[in-house]
Amino acid sequence: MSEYYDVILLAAGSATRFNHQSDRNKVLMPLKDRPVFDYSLSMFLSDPKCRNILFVTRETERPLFEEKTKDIYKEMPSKIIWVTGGKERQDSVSCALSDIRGDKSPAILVHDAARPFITRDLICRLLAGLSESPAVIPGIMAKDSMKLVKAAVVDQSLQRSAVRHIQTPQVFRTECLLEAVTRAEEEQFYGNEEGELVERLGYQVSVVEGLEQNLKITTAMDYTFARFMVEQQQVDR
Ligand SMILES: Nc1ccn([C@@H]2O[C@H](COP(=O)(O)OP(=O)(O)OP(=O)(O)O)[C@@H](O)[C@H]2O)c(=O)n1
Ligand SMILES: C[C@](O)(CO)[C@H](O)COP(=O)(O)O
Repeated sequence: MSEYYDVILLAAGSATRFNHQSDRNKVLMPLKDRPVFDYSLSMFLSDPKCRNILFVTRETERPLFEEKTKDIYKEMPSKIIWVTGGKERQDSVSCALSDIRGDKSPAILVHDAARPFITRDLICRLLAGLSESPAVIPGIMAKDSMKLVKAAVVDQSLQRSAVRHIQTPQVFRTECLLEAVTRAEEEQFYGNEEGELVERLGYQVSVVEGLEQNLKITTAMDYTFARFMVEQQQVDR
């Protein structure tokens, strides 16, 4: 469906679960020869279909991000629009949507900078899904048994084939994401991710096969694992 897209690259989190000895934002941490955030940034910078990168950071950390980006690319890439994030992830997405300049692209991606190992193929498959649905998200099968638990007691065992671990990037028709975020704000609803905001309006959200390698660096152990993956060339990039 979509020739061109904009991307909201989220990096304005506080990394509370990261709990690493370094105090640095996890997406500024090194992975081999470059910071975590550059693994996804470089993918969008080199994609001719990507028009604008709304790079969302905390205001206090902006100088660090700018400095590292300039170090890598020698000058500030013109596709980047710097955006100051909000308290919650959803607030950061909303700030980015308010900062889109000029003509909006027909499609918009939302991606966690904390997920470094995305691929061009995944982006293409997500965009292709927009011809059928206004929102397309990647998911992978669960490997463990899945149960609903209430107060430390099993409430229900779930059929494993019916659940997915949901990842980013998530892709939307731009007007649909704008509507979903605006409605959530009006109704003071906070979701875990943007697919949920679209789903609650009754729109179809399609799921395409995600990638096992597309881990989110949440804890210090995830970071150790991500470093191992890069060092052992375990990632398709
Ligand atoms: N207010 C926020 C919160 C999160 N994020 C971004 O959303 C992505 C996924 O969030 P998460 O892994 O939860 O990151 P943190 O908020 O940094 O971690 P934590 O929840 O452990 O504090 C990250 O790239 C993070 O930088 C953001 O841009 N703005
Ligand atoms: C969007 C997400 O990465 C999909 O799995 C996830 O919901 C983000 O959760 P977080 O608690 O904000 O890290």
